Amino acid sequence: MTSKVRGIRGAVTVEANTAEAIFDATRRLMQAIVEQNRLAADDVASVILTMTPDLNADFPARAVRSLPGWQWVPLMCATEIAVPGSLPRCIRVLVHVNTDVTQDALHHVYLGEAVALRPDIAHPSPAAASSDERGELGTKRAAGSGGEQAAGG
Ligand SMILES: C=C(O[C@@H]1C=C(C(=O)O)C=C[C@H]1O)C(=O)O
Repeated sequence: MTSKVRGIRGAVTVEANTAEAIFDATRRLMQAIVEQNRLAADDVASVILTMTPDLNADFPARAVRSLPGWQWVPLMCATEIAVPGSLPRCIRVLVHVNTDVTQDALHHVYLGEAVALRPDIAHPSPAAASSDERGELGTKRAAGSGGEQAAGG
């Protein structure tokens, strides 16, 4: 099978605009993405992170760089579009990976209130969730999802 660059999405919400909350949530999200997609840092081309404008206490990239072996992965942080009524306090990631896996087999991970972003394709996966998120973890598949957004970006 030919190896291609593909994108893996993720999102998580935090309770407060603090450096600790941003770090912990981003790290938890990234760990879930790594585990569910069996990622090796060397296969990761880059990561784009966004935060909603109500979050600015720290750069979420710090948490990605803290993962073992991820210190050389190019990272970029940006502000998400402030669409009126959209989900607050949300951190999003787009991980570019070199992979042999087909697009429909990638696991896109939505944690906490971010599950509401894509209820059409999110389904519980309690084994991979932290205790406060059991039953709320959402995993979505990229292909054939329809891509409609029910809760607003
Ligand atoms: C729905 C989301 O939020 C926003 C909307 C997106 C979309 O419509 O595909 C993608 C990223 C965000 O800008 C999401 O993060 O999945």
